[in-house]
Amino acid sequence: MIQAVDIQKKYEGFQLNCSMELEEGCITGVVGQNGAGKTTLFKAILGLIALDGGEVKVFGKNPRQLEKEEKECIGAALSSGSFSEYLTLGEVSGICKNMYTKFNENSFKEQCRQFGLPMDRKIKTFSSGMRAKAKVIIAMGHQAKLLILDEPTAGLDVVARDEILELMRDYMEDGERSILISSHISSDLEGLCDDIYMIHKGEIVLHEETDNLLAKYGLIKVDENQYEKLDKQYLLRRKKESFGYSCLTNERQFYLENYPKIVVEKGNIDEVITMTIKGERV
Ligand SMILES: Nc1ncnc2c1ncn2[C@@H]1O[C@H](COP(=O)(O)OP(=O)(O)OP(=O)(O)O)[C@@H](O)[C@H]1O
Repeated sequence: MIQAVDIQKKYEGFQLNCSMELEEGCITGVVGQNGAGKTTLFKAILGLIALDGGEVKVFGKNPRQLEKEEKECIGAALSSGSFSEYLTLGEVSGICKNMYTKFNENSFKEQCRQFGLPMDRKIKTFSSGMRAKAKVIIAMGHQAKLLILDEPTAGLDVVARDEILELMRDYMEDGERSILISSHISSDLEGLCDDIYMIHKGEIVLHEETDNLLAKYGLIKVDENQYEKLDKQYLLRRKKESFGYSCLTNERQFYLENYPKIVVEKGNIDEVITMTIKGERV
């Protein structure tokens, strides 16, 4: 559904330089710190910024050359720029009905009701949680095949985050839709995405299927002597610690079987991110 090959975008003090792919029926997550380049990547995919290099294809075409019907197959919610907050959801619904042939007014109203979003109050009077939910429901309203959501859970409490994640799972039920979602909260992505891209300073530093990440990655903790004797072929990063080294591996089982005396922990995504960003290559 999306192919981005060697795309480049330069701003003062920042350069995006990455490739990614999103397949039909999958939820793909992009995780990265503030300023890592998530929004720039999403804008590039949507054809909202001019690239300095590389190529993006959405549904096999340059996003800037998509026909109106093809554009209707995309639902997007970026961190900035949506409907005016001086509108009510009732008014937004009216606009969407005219804009999109597949906009389903009844299901939009029903979702707003379910999530306690009033149709007749200006969006600017909503709490940040209500606004975030409204943004996602609006993006989903025209039954798009491809949903692109930039940090939809940012700044929300655990309950509101969970509700939004549930909305996305429901959206995927027909099996033909795809979601590209970014977050800096890795646990949100861990429970939702089929695969995860980790972006750091504009570059993809890790891309892995989530199941693989959780099943095969691990953190090894060793003193200096143990480190010297360790087979390093499956070590991705190491970090100096007071006790010796922490090492990131993508073959946890290999070290569990061959080094029964060393500590091999099941790393979560946050630890994998920290090691990938802060650790040195082995
Ligand atoms: N229009 C622009 N002009 C100049 N610099 C920009 C522009 N847009 C983004 N940048 C810079 O590009 C870098 C990446 O920004 P981007 O918004 O893509 O990061 P992000 O990962 O989405 O961050 P956050 O999680 O904080 O939203 C930042 O250093 C930002 O200042």
